Amino acid sequence: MSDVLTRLSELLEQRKSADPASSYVAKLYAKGMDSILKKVGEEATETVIAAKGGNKEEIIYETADLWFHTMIMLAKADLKPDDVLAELARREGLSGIVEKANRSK
Ligand SMILES: N=c1c2ncn([C@@H]3O[C@H](COP(=O)(O)OP(=O)(O)OP(=O)(O)O)[C@@H](O)[C@H]3O)c2ncn1[C@@H]1O[C@H](COP(=O)(O)O)[C@@H](O)[C@H]1O
Repeated sequence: MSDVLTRLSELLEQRKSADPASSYVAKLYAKGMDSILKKVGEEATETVIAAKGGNKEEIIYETADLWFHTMIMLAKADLKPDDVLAELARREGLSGIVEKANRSK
């Protein structure tokens, strides 16, 4: 995992005991999973709009917002980016077409 994801993941764990008055992440944790998921949905939509627009800077900015809020969702669910990376590693080399065909067997 990249250093920035590792550092951010560790910070998100620390924010679980932080004061919501001084931390955006702690404030979002305090609002609960539904509010976190609402942000993930909003940022996903903004990423789609940015990608449709084709401006590279906007796509990067909105994708960073989406990844950030998705990492808060994972932390709230007591999961880590490494858990997702392990799933991607498990899928490595397995064609999506083959995997889908195997589902119905
Ligand atoms: N990477 C981020 C990051 N990306 C986006 N954001 C915030 O996420 C929010 C995104 O919301 P929107 O763009 O929808 O703007 P908004 O309308 O103001 O948001 P809402 O009022 O709807 O929540 C903004 O407040 C951004 O500042 C982030 N806030 C924090 N981080 C990282 O998280 C760390 C901990 O942050 P705190 O917990 O606030 O100290 C920071 O040091 C950073 O490394």
